[in-house]
Amino acid sequence: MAKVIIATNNKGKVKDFQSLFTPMGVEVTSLHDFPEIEEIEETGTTFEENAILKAEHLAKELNIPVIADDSGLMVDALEGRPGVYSARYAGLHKNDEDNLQKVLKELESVPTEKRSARFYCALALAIPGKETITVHGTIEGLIATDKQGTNGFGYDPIFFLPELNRTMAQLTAEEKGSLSHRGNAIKELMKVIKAEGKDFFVRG
Ligand SMILES: O=c1[nH]c(=O)c2ncn([C@@H]3O[C@H](COP(=O)(O)OP(=O)(O)OP(=O)(O)O)[C@@H](O)[C@H]3O)c2[nH]1
Ligand SMILES: [Mg+2]
Repeated sequence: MAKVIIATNNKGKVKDFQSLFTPMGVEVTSLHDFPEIEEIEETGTTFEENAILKAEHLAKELNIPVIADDSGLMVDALEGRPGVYSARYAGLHKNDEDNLQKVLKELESVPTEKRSARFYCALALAIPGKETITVHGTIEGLIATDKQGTNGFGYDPIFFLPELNRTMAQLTAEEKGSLSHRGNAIKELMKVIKAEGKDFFVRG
């Protein structure tokens, strides 16, 4: 069976990738399957830099093609925060709930029309001996005033999609995959690797 290796420890991302790759008959492997690999510090100041760091680190260790995802929420009223710090917005040892509560609190007095935000996902594909490819995908939305829905992860329960009248956490995995920043970035990566005659699947 073909496999794709994603350099992530985030179970929510793994689920998102599975919903995109499983229908193609491709198995998703993540850092959870390589407990011996040391985590790399995300020292970049952009999503792209961090995605490259994570992908190249694991590709070098395993000597096979690896994809990494660096992503986050950018809120206009917060000048783009939490941005690259989305995973640790409320502090290093805080969790998804603390992070989204911090955003809700900071937007407490901000009216609906000023609650615009987007998710950004940078993907890096590192292939040993080749130049690393980066692509990105986004999705626009509004930050809700409270949580709704239980699917997805992270800030999904407060990321409202006006056209669907639902938050991202109220979408099925397939719906999220078809329109999310991560889904859009994967589509872009597929286009680029096709055009460049490259591949990220590991077979056998
Ligand atoms: O509601 C959300 N729906 C999403 O679809 C989504 N994608 C990213 N995020 C947020 O951005 C951080 C990424 O930070 P990040 O790229 O460093 O990942 P991470 O540290 O969680 O795992 P890893 O891949 O680095 O191992 C995550 O933790 C989340 O807070 C999302 N929130
Ligand atoms: Mg991270």
